[in-house]
Amino acid sequence: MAESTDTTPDVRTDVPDVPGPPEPVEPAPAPLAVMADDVHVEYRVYASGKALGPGGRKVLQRTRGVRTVHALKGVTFSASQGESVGVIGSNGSGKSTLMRAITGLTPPSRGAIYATVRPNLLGVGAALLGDLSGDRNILLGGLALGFTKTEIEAMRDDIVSFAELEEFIDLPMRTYSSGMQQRLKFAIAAAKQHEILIVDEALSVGDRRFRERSEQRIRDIREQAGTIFLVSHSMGTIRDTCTRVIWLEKGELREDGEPDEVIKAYEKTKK
Ligand SMILES: Nc1ncnc2c1ncn2[C@@H]1O[C@H](COP(=O)(O)OP(=O)(O)OP(=O)(O)O)[C@@H](O)[C@H]1O
Repeated sequence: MAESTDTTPDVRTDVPDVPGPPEPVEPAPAPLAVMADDVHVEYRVYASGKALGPGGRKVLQRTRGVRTVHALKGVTFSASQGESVGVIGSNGSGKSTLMRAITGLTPPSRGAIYATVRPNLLGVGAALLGDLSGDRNILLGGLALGFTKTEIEAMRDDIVSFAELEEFIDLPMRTYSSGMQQRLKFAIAAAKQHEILIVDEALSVGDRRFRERSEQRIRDIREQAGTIFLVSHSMGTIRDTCTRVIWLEKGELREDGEPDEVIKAYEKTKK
């Protein structure tokens, strides 16, 4: 019998497909928390006295009547859950106005703000009363932020110890130093987890140790998927707490991006 000359190697056709390396999966983007769409804010104020003429003409002109200040000129951005957005810019650039617009305190004259929940503005100052004790102010500030009496009672001890005011909490608030008042305000506003929290310059007062604890508290809120906006002139605080920075100048959004890059560009203009 002749030997087979077939040299074709055995080919198995029943080998299961070997899976290749897994396709890289894009992480799902975090859900949006706040969206500002072409936001304009105009204040109408009564002017009297003298000011420089329009277009920067170096001539003082007598002004009288209603003048419009265009504080925000078409600001657009969005922020997601878990982001901590630093807001920087020169004096009068519109930072506080933007924060007030986000909370709904100052309605945009054009454009719109969308938020998943009502943002809380850390700055319960307006609700606190100097003649009342620290303790009564905790109740008042808590109610102003929308907490129930029972919720506030449960948070009370944490607030007092965070503010380190155990010895003074029964005294009228007007007897507190400005740092002590600010600590109490921060402690009230940051006592509970917020979904969207806005902190406007609250960390600029208080001593270094309190500032570090406040910054830690901000990071904790962010880690629990809250969104934070932090307005500050302290680039150190912004660098330490923010994942992104928005730079406003003369009511316009000048840059929006990585903290280091935006801060560098901002500081260049200050030299
Ligand atoms: N209630 C108001 N009525 C009229 N004009 C206002 C009012 N609040 C702010 N402005 C004007 O709007 C502009 C932006 O002010 P805003 O307070 O938002 O700036 P800012 O960036 O927070 O400043 P700062 O860093 O000094 O706190 C300024 O020209 C200011 O004069």
